[in-house]
Amino acid sequence: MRIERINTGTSPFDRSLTIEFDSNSKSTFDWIFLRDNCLCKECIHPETKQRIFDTFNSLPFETVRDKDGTIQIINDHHSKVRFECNNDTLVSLWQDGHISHFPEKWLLTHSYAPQLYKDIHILPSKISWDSTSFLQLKADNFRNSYTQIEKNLPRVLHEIYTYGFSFVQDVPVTLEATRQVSELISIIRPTHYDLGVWDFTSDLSKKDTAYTSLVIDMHTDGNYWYELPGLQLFHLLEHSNGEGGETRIVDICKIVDVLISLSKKDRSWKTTLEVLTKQPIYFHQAGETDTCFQQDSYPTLTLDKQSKLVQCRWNTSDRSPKISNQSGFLVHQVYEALFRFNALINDPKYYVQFQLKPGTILVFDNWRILHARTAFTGHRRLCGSYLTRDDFLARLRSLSCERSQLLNNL
Ligand SMILES: C[N+](C)(C)CCCC[C@H](N)C(=O)O
Ligand SMILES: O=C(O)CCC(=O)C(=O)O
Repeated sequence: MRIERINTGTSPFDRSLTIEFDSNSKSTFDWIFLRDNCLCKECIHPETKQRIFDTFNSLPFETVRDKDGTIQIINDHHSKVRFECNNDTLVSLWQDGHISHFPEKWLLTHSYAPQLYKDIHILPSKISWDSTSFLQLKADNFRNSYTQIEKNLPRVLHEIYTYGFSFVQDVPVTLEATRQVSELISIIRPTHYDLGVWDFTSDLSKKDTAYTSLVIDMHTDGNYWYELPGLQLFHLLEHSNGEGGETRIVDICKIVDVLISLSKKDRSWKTTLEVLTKQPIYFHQAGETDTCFQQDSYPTLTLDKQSKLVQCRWNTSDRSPKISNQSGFLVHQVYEALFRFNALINDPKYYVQFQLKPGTILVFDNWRILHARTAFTGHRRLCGSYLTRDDFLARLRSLSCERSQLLNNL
């Protein structure tokens, strides 16, 4: 590794240096980026990994007020700054005398102009499924027993992230065991339904059709909250003197793949995809007398820059009448798109249906997997929980690779 070039511009923000790592790879680093990311124990707390050095209020920049009184940052005495390469470390002496050391590996993994190091994907890749591939998935995965839950937990977390769902078998048919499994996976998210593990039956104890024996179509829970519950967990405790109450799930990652493929072939499906990803839909939960949830409206599908699913929000029974015209779509275009979306999520080509059983927990990604219930008769008692997404992802990330690799890629 060697310094190929040092670039000093006219302002503190256009100074950089170019490092040549080998004959085929070099990258340029802004001085301000390097000073901001000094790795020493005075700048980064050794335990918390948080910044102690306050870049924006500590650098010895001079400031002046220009003619309209705005503060301008000038002069940084850059002439005192020195850089040198010692073997595989870049050593920087800053204008205030502070010294930073940047190992070659760190420079490579944090290079950006250009990025020389492909992002290490700490989290596994997502694998979408449909009703055909589900059968093979089920044959090859989800053998997670409660009796070995500590050992199986990494696999449960991995399966939830990879496929959008997982199962845990041999669970004692109790609220306590359900709580235990919930808290191994993440943190239970309290809501007005229950502060912990909810336990419900068809008694309308909460004013929601989940607390009836009616059919519930494909949906994600909590569309009327800002924070869509990250994960949802179901454990059937009993179902006696009746039938039905079967569960359906569908993978919206697969539905997005189908929509993108159709949109490339057919203009009308391009409009459908645009409506689903741009038209905000309002939802509410207004059954309780002391609360009314209708926080905000979001599109049915939120995709990332690579057109991969970030979040699906859908529940036709919780939809509000209000329709926003901010996105420029005509109402008939919105309905056509929603009818098409509904046809896809209710197509047996994509969803699977099964009966939940006491002793088997189903846990799924509530941002990706839609679930439904067929109508039922008899006495049916289901318990479960909403789980925070951040803690699930943080636990999976921490389990997914050795700590130093993790920290070196922040
Ligand atoms: C899960 N639990 C029974 C507690 C509540 C169910 C709430 C269902 C609601 N319609 C929604 O989609 O958010
Ligand atoms: O009763 C069930 O099987 C699930 C009910 C449901 O969809 C929900 O609680 O969101």
